Amino acid sequence: MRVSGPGAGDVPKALGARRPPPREARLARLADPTTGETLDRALILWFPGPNSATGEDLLELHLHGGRAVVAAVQRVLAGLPGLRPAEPGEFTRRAMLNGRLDLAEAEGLADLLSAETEIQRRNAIRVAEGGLSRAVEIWRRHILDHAATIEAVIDYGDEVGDDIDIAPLQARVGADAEALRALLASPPAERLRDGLRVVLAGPPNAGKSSLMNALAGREAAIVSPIAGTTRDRVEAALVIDGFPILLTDTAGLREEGDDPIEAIGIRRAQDAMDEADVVLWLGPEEDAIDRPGLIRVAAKSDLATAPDGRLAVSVVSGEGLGALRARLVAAAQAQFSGDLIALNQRQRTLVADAAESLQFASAEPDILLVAEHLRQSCSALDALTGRAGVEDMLDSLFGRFCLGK
Ligand SMILES: Nc1nc2c(c(=O)[nH]1)N(C=O)[C@@H](CNc1ccc(C(=O)N[C@@H](CCC(=O)O)C(=O)O)cc1)CN2
Ligand SMILES: Nc1nc2c(ncn2[C@@H]2O[C@H](COP(=O)(O)OP(=O)(O)OP(=O)(O)O)[C@@H](O)[C@H]2O)c(=O)[nH]1
Ligand SMILES: [Mg+2]
Repeated sequence: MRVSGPGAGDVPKALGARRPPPREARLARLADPTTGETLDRALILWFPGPNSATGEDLLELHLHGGRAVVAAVQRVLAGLPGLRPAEPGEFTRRAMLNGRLDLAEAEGLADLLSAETEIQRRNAIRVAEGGLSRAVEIWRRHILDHAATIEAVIDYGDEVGDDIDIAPLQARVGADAEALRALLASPPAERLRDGLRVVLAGPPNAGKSSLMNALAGREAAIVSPIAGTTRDRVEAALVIDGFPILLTDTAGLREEGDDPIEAIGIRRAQDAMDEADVVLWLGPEEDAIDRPGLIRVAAKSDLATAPDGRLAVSVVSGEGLGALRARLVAAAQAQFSGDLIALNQRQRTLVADAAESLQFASAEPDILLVAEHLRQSCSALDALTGRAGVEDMLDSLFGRFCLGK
């Protein structure tokens, strides 16, 4: 249990225990103040402010985790003047209000708390440690520089009553708009949970579901010699070499007959391909669509020799399965392991807004409007780190944290 705020230091005494020296764990008997009954033997930690996680006086009781133990201690604490249960995420919120971290870092922390994959964890800790905030701060400085130059031109222009050529400045602003957009090149943070989206596609009976099952290591999809066995999308999540991969098997593509359900399945297959990072194409060469991330697979290689340029795979002999896994890992690596920081939807929108305002500023003939666009660009970045205008999103962010965090 964590207690934060001015009353935190008095908590040990109320439980009949001594407050340990700062930042040193001590074992103590915790007693009910009214009955003297032992509630628990626990470790106590004391972090006097401002050098604590919240920036306030902070006390930790490391209890035995039983529900009744926690409830009993909580009951005693609730009876102390000035103490109340914390809201979800309140500790982090207070840390933010006390300037210990900014909004982007708090979002990183929220992501860290819910990280399920190695890729999510890596990105979240990077953001929580200020990786995104530092990048944003550099852009903010750039924009403020441009804005200062423009303001000077506006003032000076008034004095001399002349038009000053701002084209060189606008060229720099335009270049910055482009460069800022590069922040959006990374996959969205929401995508890090699913990992690489791999879709199996091709005509009926090509061996898609068999390959899906072989990669997933289980009978995820029905396999049969009847063409048109798979009619809907079937998903299987797997991890290869630490990379999360979401495999989607699809209905075989063929000229639509009169089966309306099959037609829906085929449309879903096409949607899945549109959203995919990698398409494993098991169809004929002439029908292969030209797109990035297409891997041409010659399935059932135990039955016929694979044509050149295709990855020969057989679920019967096992040929090519290792090579295919390696190709998928390489694709996942290319997508997720760079230095790029994955932004969440809120952050992406603000970066896009900031870049758009810069773009406007670079093309605007009216110098006063150039200054206004630069201001708007800057305030989009301020909203990203929580410098400005974010009250409304704090509740939703901290509501995602669990109690006591
Ligand atoms: N027991 C315990 N474990 C925990 C936390 C905690 O609050 N308590 N954390 C909670 O999220 C995380 C660690 N986060 C922390 C962040 C800052 C400080 C802190 O006291 N900072 C001081 C001193 C820094 C130092 O000694 O280097 C400071 O920044 O001034 C402590 C924990 C994960 N594990
Ligand atoms: N010999 C051999 N047979 C295979 C191989 N892969 C699949 N098959 C067989 O080919 C038939 C069709 O396999 P499926 O995996 O159901 O094919 P599909 O592409 O999912 O077919 P639809 O769902 O109808 O689109 C089944 O009888 C499989 O046993 C392979 O590598 N070697
Ligand atoms: Mg199938």
